[in-house]
Amino acid sequence: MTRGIVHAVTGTSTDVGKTVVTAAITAAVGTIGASVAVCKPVQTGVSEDQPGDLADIRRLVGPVVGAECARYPDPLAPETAARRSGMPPVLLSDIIDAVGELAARHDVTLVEGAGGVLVRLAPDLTLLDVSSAVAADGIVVVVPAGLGTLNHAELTVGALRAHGLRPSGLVIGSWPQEPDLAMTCNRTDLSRLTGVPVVGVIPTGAGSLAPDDFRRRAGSWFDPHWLTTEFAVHRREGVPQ
Ligand SMILES: Nc1ncnc2c1ncn2[C@@H]1O[C@H](COP(=O)(O)OP(=O)(O)OP(=O)(O)O)[C@@H](O)[C@H]1O
Ligand SMILES: C[C@H](N)[C@H](N)CCCCCC(=O)O
Ligand SMILES: [Mg+2]
Repeated sequence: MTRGIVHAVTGTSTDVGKTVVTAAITAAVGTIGASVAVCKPVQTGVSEDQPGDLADIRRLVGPVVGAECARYPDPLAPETAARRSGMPPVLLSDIIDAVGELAARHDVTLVEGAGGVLVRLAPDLTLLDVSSAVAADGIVVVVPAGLGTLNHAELTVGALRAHGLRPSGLVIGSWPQEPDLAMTCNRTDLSRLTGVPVVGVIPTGAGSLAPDDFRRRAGSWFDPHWLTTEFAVHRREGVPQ
């Protein structure tokens, strides 16, 4: 069966805005006419009945088809949280199945990791392994705007490339109204030093917008050429709409 394209969404660390960026790409790609699903392979830091990242995405975007393969209550790296909970770690085969099922029915499937790219999702499993196993077409890297981001961005992009993965773009997760000197310089230095273009800049406060505003504005936060190149022209023949 022909599948849609799959992009992983990683970041230089936790709390850099991966979920907000995933929601923004979901909304922006939706406005160019492609169907989007989201997989969060492992969710930590919430109990069974609490909203996780998929719920945050639905709060911002509206109904989105999603899959979560495992969740653990402690707000820790998944491997650690699983061990402390006494529950089994997530299985790569479950993640592959979940992503495969979503990608069979949607033009685009986004896979949001937990924390940065080397965080252990299970004892011997990172988002690098997941991205290779699902043959991700590209990896979106979410980065902070400020001082320190150059080093973390280069380390993350280097790890992706060393694993044979393609970073498809950098997205600044939270851009303030009054950027400081480092932020202003980083806008150009991030691309120059990593060799990966900055393809999106999410304004600070975006995560608190009402859904209508979020959906309406999301497309303007991304390079339109990137959106269409990565997510529209690759629409697969035969993927049911
Ligand atoms: N552009 C933004 N505007 C407003 N709030 C934001 C923005 N980006 C991120 N945040 C807030 O920062 C916090 C961390 O963002 P987010 O949850 O997207 O991080 P994450 O990288 O997905 O972390 P995790 O590793 O836990 O998945 C959240 O409270 C979120 O609402
Ligand atoms: C609980 C948190 N919000 C994330 N989901 C998990 C982040 C793990 C980070 C581990 C680390 O890099 O030290
Ligand atoms: Mg998140």
